This record gives sequence, structure tokens and C-alpha cells, in this order.
Amino acid sequence: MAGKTAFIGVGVMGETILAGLIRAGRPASDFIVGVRRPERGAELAEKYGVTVLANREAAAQADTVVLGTKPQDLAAVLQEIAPAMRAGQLLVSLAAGITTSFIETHVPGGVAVVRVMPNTPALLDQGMHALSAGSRCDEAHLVEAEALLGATGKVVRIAEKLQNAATAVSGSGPAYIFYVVEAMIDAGVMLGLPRPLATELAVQTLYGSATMLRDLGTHPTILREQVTSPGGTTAAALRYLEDHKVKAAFLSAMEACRDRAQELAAGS
Ligand SMILES: NC(=O)C1=CN([C@@H]2O[C@H](COP(=O)(O)OP(=O)(O)OC[C@H]3O[C@@H](n4cnc5c(N)ncnc54)[C@H](OP(=O)(O)O)[C@@H]3O)[C@@H](O)[C@H]2O)C=CC1
Ligand SMILES: O=C(O)[C@@H]1CCC=N1
Repeated sequence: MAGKTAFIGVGVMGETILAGLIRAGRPASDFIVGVRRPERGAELAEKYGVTVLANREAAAQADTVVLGTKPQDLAAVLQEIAPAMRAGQLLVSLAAGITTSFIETHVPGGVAVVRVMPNTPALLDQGMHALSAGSRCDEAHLVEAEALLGATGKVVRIAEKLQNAATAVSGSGPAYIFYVVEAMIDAGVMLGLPRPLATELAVQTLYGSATMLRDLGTHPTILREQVTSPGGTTAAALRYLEDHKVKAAFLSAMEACRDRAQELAAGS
């Protein structure tokens, strides 16, 4: 990865990716941050040793600019930094919903845009990052973006028309998993387990199951069937989940997620 990278908007996702790059051995002097609250800038400078500049100056000094603001704040930031941007720079957006064509209309012609849907397991280098090329990207830009994201997890290239679906699966996905684990812990407590024990049982079960899914390459249906004894306990529990249409709820929830990403793109 060459040159300096500016992170403009350094909240949960921006800091996760910045921290991962520094953890991976990139020198702090490679990074500039643009923030809107001075106290946040001081915190990031203290924690990582990065340079804090006004957004426009940060964009001017960087070869790559990572936009980590909420989608609703993106247009204002683009308007602010566009006069400082120049041909040859790479702009990487983390914003849900916002298209590369929207971003391209707000920056000078020679700026290449990559859209990424990251996720928070990147905090422990277990991220799942789906990236898409804008119309001005060449292979070198994609390789550059892959290096940027690859420090904190797995990276896949996808067609941009699939970005909102990827948001529904991997971008927002960790929240559904945490929600299910919360429910399992509460149920364990209801059944009489002390909360720390219920938490340990649920978390290790999730970790073990996720490891099986990733490392065995076996379809989840087969793995589920292996747990489900005829006339046994698991079948009794799964019947309840089926009766309550939990799978259908997931389908609708993820459709709602995709639709919300489309609304964000439309500016609402
Ligand atoms: N969180 C997640 O799991 C994921 C998030 N994303 C995407 O990542 C982006 C960031 O989300 P997330 O990190 O959760 O959001 P956060 O609210 O945690 O971070 C956004 C940051 O942008 C800053 N900001 C807002 N306006 C400006 C500005 N004008 N100049 C400089 N900084 C500014 C905010 O500053 P302040 O601290 O002052 O509010 C905040 O620190 C979003 O577009 C989201 O769609 C994508 C996938 C997963
Ligand atoms: O909830 C959100 O809008 C962001 C995008 C994907 C995950 N979090």
C-alpha cells in the first residue's frame, strides 16, 4: 500500500479499520484523520499517534481517502473535501447504500471510487468486507482497496448491484447474531442457569458452530441434522422455531435491511 491514507469520519467502523492497519504494522505516520470534534481528534492522536487535520486538508494530503461517516453525512463531507481532491486519488466509502456513481458526481473526474461493505468483527481481524469498483477504477485501485481492508479480515469483490444484499447478510449480520445469542443467554437464565454460565455456554456454542461452518465446509442443513436426534430435544425446540416462522422472519428482516439501504441511497 502506497502513500498516506486519510480517514474522514472515524467512528466505530473507521476506527476499527484504522486500528487494524496499525496493528498490522503500518506506521502511524501513514495516517491522517479528519474529525468534527476536536476532543475526538485528540483521542485518536493519543491512542494511535496519527495526524489530525481539518477534513479538507486531510483529503488534500492523502493518496487514499476513507469515508467513514454515516450515509446521511456523506454528501456534506464530499462537498467539503471535493475542492481539495485531485486526479489519481482513491476514495473508499464505507457508507451503506450510497452508490459509487453518487460519489463520483461529487468529486473531480480523476478520483477513483471504491465502495465497501465492511463489518465489525474486523475489530479482531475477522471482518468480512465486500468491495465494488466504481466506473473509474482499474485493477490497481482494487488491489489497493483490498490491501486496505485485508488487514482486518476477508475481502471479496462483488458487483455493485449486490452491495445492499451484502449489507443485509454481512454488514448488519453481526447484529442478528448478537441478538440471537442475547436471546439464548436470557433463555438459559430463565431455565435456571447463572448468567455467567449461560453466557459461557452460549458464546462457546456460537464460536464452535461458526468454526464448524467455516472450517468443515459442510452445509448448515447437514450440521443441523447431525444435532437433531429422532424424537429428541433439538427437534422439539426446532419445531417451536418453525411454528413461530423464525426463518420467514429472517427473510423479511433482511429484505427490510436491503430496502433501508436503498432508501439511504435515495437520501431519506
Ligand atoms: N457500524 C457498522 O457495523 C457498520 C457501518 N458501516 C458504515 O460505516 C459508516 C460509519 O458507521 P459507524 O462507524 O457505525 O458510525 P459512527 O457514528 O460510529 O461514526 C461516524 C463518524 O463520522 C463522524 N463524522 C460525522 N460527520 C463528520 C464530519 N463532517 N467530519 C468528520 N467526521 C464526521 C462522526 O463524528 P462524531 O463522533 O462527532 O459523531 C463519527 O465519528 C456508515 O456509513 C455505515 O453505513 C458499514 C458496515 C458496518
Ligand atoms: O446499521 C447500519 O446502517 C450500518 C450499516 C451496516 C451495519 N451497520
